[in-house]
Amino acid sequence: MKIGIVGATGYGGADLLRLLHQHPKVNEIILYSSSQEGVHIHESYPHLSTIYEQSLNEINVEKIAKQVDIVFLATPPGVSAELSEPLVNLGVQVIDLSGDLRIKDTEIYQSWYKRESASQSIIDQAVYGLPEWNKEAIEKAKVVANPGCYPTATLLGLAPLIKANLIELDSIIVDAKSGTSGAGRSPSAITHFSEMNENFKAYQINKHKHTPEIEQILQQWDEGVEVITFQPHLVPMVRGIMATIYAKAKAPITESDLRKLYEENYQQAPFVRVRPEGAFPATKEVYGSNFCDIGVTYDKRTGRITVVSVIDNVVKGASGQAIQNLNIMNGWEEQTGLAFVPVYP
Ligand SMILES: NC(=O)C1=CN([C@@H]2O[C@H](COP(=O)(O)OP(=O)(O)OC[C@H]3O[C@@H](n4cnc5c(N)ncnc54)[C@H](OP(=O)(O)O)[C@@H]3O)[C@@H](O)[C@H]2O)C=CC1
Ligand SMILES: CC(=O)N[C@@H](CCC(=O)OP(=O)(O)O)C(=O)O
Repeated sequence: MKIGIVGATGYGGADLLRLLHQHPKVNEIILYSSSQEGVHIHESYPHLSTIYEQSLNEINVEKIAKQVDIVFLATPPGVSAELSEPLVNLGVQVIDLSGDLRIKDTEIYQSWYKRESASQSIIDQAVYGLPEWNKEAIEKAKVVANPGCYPTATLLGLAPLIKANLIELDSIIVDAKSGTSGAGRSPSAITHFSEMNENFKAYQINKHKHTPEIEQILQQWDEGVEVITFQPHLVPMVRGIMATIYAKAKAPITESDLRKLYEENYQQAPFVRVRPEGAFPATKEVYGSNFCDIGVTYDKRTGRITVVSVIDNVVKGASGQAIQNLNIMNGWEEQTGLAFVPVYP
């Protein structure tokens, strides 16, 4: 299969290259850039030297459609809104890593992203690419909206509780922390070293664009969900997200029943690992991998359930999940090219 990557000079695109290198079904990768046409990828990313040294091509939809079977759009919001529909119309499969196609209601998209949305027709065609809960739809999809990094950790952590109707739906609080690679390669005032090192910062308080994405999926699972509190923080590390999720239980539950619930829900999910009773995951334990590790407990004193869910934001939060979707869309084994051990320490 021939793969195209638009935005290969970004972190998500570079990580796609890293993972696709060991993918047995991929025989050619063509890279596209809006700003560095003619530049060789290893000039921008020397760690790719001798492995990938091809030059970056201009972004031209007709040419892309002739050259590749499937395109990953690892680009900022707004780009997929323009490119995905013509690509799909020309018969190319699209996996979009941005938020452009995730939110079905265009008014909600516009109010949180502060920009025009993609067309309703391409949004309607886009399938939300959370494989653990949407595999059948992904199998038939021509265009996949790869979930956001925070929503991936949050939704995998919350799903078993929502689906089993165990929690008060107005009590959900998601306290999330991310490494700085989540903000992409371009430096910014909050991510440069002096601002971020030895610092811990809450940002986008009550305004983060992943709030409506999480709410939309929770509402699909239980229409009683209205709003949640979602709060992201930036921590001084490069990769990793931890979502610590709190919700009031409808009734007391034992630790072993809680754990059994998670184990049963994720029995068929090769990338979700549920920790033993009393154990909770740390971000380093999934570093560089496509795993989402989850620990869960019930506090008899407060009647609250706490879920700790960790992912590598660049892999399960972007590139790895995108390849998981590629595999499912093409009828390949879900773990193809992704069955490797996290980097530790
Ligand atoms: N980093 C992460 O952990 C995650 C990222 N995402 C999402 O994935 C997408 C990519 O993120 P990330 O790789 O981190 O971002 P980066 O900022 O690192 O890279 C984005 C790339 O997009 C390209 N680009 C910028 N403007 C345009 C344009 N107008 N047209 C076409 N291409 C453009 C640039 O490449 P060039 O100049 O060569 O065209 C750039 O290298 C974003 O939507 C992000 O929100 C999602 C989950 C996690
Ligand atoms: C640390 C950091 O800045 N993280 C990014 C997450 C980016 C992301 O996943 O955004 P998309 O929804 O566009 O894919 C943020 O909070 O915006």
